[in-house]
Amino acid sequence: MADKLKDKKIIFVVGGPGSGKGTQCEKVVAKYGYTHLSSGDLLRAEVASGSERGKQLQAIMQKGELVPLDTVLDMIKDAMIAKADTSKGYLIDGYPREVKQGEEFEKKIGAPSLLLYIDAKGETMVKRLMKRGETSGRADDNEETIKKRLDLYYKATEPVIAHYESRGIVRKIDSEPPVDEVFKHVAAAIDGLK
Ligand SMILES: Nc1ccn([C@@H]2O[C@H](COP(=O)(O)OP(=O)(O)OP(=O)(O)O)[C@@H](O)[C@H]2O)c(=O)n1
Ligand SMILES: Nc1nc2c(ncn2[C@@H]2O[C@H](COP(=O)(O)OP(=O)(O)O)[C@@H](O)[C@H]2O)c(=O)[nH]1
Ligand SMILES: [Mg+2]
Repeated sequence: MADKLKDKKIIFVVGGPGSGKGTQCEKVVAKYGYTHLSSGDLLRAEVASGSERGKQLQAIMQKGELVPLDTVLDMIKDAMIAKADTSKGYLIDGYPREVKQGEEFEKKIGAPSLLLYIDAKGETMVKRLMKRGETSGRADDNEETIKKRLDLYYKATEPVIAHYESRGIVRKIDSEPPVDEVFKHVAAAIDGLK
């Protein structure tokens, strides 16, 4: 029941691949007790399960393309409902990837109170992802797929930020400084919510 999700705080965490979304979300969980849902992690869990659907997802992700909207949205919604009894709010990490994803989310679940825009330079993101690729085991942390993910980010995801800017809920966070420095600004944005 989506009713369970009424009146829960929702924060969209948007930024390019390797910008530091996941890193900052972990720190928000530790300080504020929000529930962190990374759409990419949910998809990777489905791939790891070895299901038929997971096999199709893997092929799409390996190419750095977007998984069909309904697939990701259903996974996020199910995960939100599963945590609803204990959760005070949700960090939706890596979603929406395109304006349409945001619109469908709002129809089926609810409106975000805040959009954290985690911003790093393209070259920084590539550097971080290549480094992460040394240990992450992720099939998409390789030079070719990183380039595609970045291109798609600029084309499809950056317009998401402009879309929410007119509502006054976007907080742009410079993610070039060290993690703890970045987190001070993230925390200030969340403190401003109440
Ligand atoms: N809403 C989403 C989220 C993820 N994906 C797919 O899952 C891949 C990995 O997503 P994610 O982990 O969010 O990747 P990035 O943001 O690129 O990287 P990071 O883990 O570094 O955040 C994407 O490239 C894409 O193929 C998708 O299609 N739709
Ligand atoms: N120097 C620096 N590195 C960071 C920062 N945030 C994340 N990283 C590193 O960059 C990589 C990608 O971060 P991650 O949180 O997975 O990014 P995401 O792709 O946006 O979820 C990881 O290896 C992090 O250790 C930061 O603020 N400063
Ligand atoms: Mg991530």
